[in-house]
Amino acid sequence: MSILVQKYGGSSLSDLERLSAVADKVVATREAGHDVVVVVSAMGDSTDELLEMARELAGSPSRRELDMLLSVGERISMALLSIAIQERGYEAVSLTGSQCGIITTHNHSNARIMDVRPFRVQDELELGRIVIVAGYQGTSYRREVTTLGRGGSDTTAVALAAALGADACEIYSDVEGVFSADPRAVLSAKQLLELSHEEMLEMARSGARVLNEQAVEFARRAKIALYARKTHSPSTRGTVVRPDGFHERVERAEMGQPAVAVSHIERGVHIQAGESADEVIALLGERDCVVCEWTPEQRCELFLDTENVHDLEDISAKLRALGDDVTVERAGLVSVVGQGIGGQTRWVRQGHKVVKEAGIKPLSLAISLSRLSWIIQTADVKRALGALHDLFISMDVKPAHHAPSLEADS
Ligand SMILES: Nc1ncnc2c1ncn2[C@@H]1O[C@H](COP(=O)(O)OP(=O)(O)O)[C@@H](O)[C@H]1O
Ligand SMILES: N[C@@H](CC(=O)OP(=O)(O)O)C(=O)O
Repeated sequence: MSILVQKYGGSSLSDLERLSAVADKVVATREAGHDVVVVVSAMGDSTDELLEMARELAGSPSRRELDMLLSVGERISMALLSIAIQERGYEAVSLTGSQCGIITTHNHSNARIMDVRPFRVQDELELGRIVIVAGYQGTSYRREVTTLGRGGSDTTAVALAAALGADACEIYSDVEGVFSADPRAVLSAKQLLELSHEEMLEMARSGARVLNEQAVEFARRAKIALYARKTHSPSTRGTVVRPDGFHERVERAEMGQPAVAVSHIERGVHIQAGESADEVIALLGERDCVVCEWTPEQRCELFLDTENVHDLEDISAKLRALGDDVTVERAGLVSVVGQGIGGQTRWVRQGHKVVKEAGIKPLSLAISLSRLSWIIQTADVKRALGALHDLFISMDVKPAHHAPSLEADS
């Protein structure tokens, strides 16, 4: 039998009724002739609720204890889903990340998967059972419970799919697939049917949380196709992310339109330093930052997404203590993603112009080959996102010779 890995996010499991509907879907997949491994997230907003409880007790709670706490959310869902499936007359077994052999780095609250030893999962499949796995967690090489960063259940699913040699990995959430912007923030966002792993990786890095960055990176390396679909929807179309999935975009790029999507991060900090630049870079060593500038010993400017930073008070205090030249302020990030977009200054000038025309004063701009990212005030994020989507995505693409050219930008 072919192995299929399915992941159901917190929005698909927010109450027992939805969880029961997921149980029906899993059973139907089994009936269709697959060996099924199901990865689950914590129910609804329960991870946020657990985090809130810890924050009521401490400003910068210990990252180890937070991992112990947050990993519980997924364990509740796995056991309940297994019970619901057993009640339907099928054999099911729930397993924690540790039982599935998910070995991670020791970086609490944002660990990376180093190895997967899925022997127990394989044994259970051999016995004909449906395997339900608690996502978002593993065990470090020092035998500590770790979590994989917000949205990390996607990573569990893809890592297991790769280790088991699964045919495909399906990620179910509350949206029909991947859109050209977060459909909650930009109403005119369009569903994208196909994306390459590289495109999705840039989108995920810049805030498109519908698929997790580490998960896409795994899928890219293992050449696994990812299907993003809506759980409680009759449509099975969704979005496929696969190695050569960008035909539509090649055509658009040829017509002079290189962007595939815009994305945003609302909660982050903008960090600047003068002569303490190198100390700041060293202190932020293990954190994933967008580096706008680093001139060693002279200046640095970065953006740190704070979604997985649970000790922000602590880290801000340590940064400020490095010297009076260090500033840390809350900020957001808006990005335009597209292969080659950072390689031509005309796109940068056009983007910068619409951001300013929207009445926004950007704090900084980071340019890479596949992404343009503006650091701006949090309150301006949605407005900038809409303006950049109008410019780069909603514009009617026509052949270059009679297109409303983005080049004519003055
Ligand atoms: N480009 C995008 N396309 C689709 N959804 C996006 C995008 N960017 C952000 N999102 C958000 O991702 C959410 C789905 O991810 P998530 O909240 O992690 O779901 P789940 O809890 O089901 O895993 C959507 O509700 C949507 O608001
Ligand atoms: N429960 C964790 C992990 C996760 O992957 O969640 P979701 O699949 O609901 O985004 C979180 O809230 O971050």
